[in-house]
Amino acid sequence: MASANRCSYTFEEYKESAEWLLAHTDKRPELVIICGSGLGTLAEQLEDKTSFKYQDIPHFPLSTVPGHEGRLVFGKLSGKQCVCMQGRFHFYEGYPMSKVTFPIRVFHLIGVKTLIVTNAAGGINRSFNVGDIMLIKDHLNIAGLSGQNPLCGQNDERFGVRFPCMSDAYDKQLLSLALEIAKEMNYSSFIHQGVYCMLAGPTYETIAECCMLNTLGADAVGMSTIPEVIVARHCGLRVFGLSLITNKVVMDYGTHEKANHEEVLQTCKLRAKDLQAFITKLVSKVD
Ligand SMILES: O=P(O)(O)O[C@@H]1C[C@H](O)[C@@H](CO)O1
Ligand SMILES: Nc1nc2[nH]cnc2c(=O)[nH]1
Repeated sequence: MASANRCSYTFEEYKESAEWLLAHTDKRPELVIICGSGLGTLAEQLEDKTSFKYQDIPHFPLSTVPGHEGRLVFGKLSGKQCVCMQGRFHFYEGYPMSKVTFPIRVFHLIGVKTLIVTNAAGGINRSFNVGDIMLIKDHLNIAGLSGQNPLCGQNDERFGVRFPCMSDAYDKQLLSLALEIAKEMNYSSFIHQGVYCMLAGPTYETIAECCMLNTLGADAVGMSTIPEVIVARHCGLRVFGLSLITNKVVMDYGTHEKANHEEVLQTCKLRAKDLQAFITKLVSKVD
């Protein structure tokens, strides 16, 4: 386990990838948006786009999950230069945490200052409905608690400190800005704040696991985001995260409902426009 989890990229490899991007576009984004499962259509909103397939970028892993295109899209959103990851890498795809988080350090090296991260997640909080949006105020890193933290291994001080703080992982200013925007847009009835919990996946949770996560204080559960957030905070990026609640997790032995990826993608389709409008507004107000 330790060897799969070591930092398997050298500083020079991150740099090669960054330099390749800087040489292939004159766009210099300050903001990156990671599009979760089924949420990649956000990238289509960018103006004056330049796209790169992951397979063409040195050292980039490949997306293998339906709903994840596998492209970096550079362009303007709300007049700001952004880059969108249309497809991300998950630990359950068999990638070590260093691969899952590889792009984050590349973004840091090309000058990105802010990360907006999105995901599809199962709702644990009983007051959440399918299609609601949860602004992430904190996380429960279950994969990390069981030894799969992306910062395990030798620390490279050029990126950050050995023991980074995570009590301020999600930027409070961006969170309150998002809450203001939710009010302005009349979205408050379906926007909440909460704690996101990451499990390794790819299995969805058992009923007992969902009950346990509920007891632990998780409001939503997914299979991504936290490794990216940790590596982003380590190298000093500001982070804003949100989950689209694509299904309600099953916490009752009397039901026949079952989590499935088709429902996840279907909910994303239904909410894609609202989510895009929300993020577009947020980006317009990020300083
Ligand atoms: O990339 P995200 O976290 O949005 O994807 C979620 C977690 C799994 O990859 C998938 C399960 O349906 O959706
Ligand atoms: N682990 C997990 N990931 C999800 N992604 C979307 N829905 C779910 C869910 O119910 N559980």
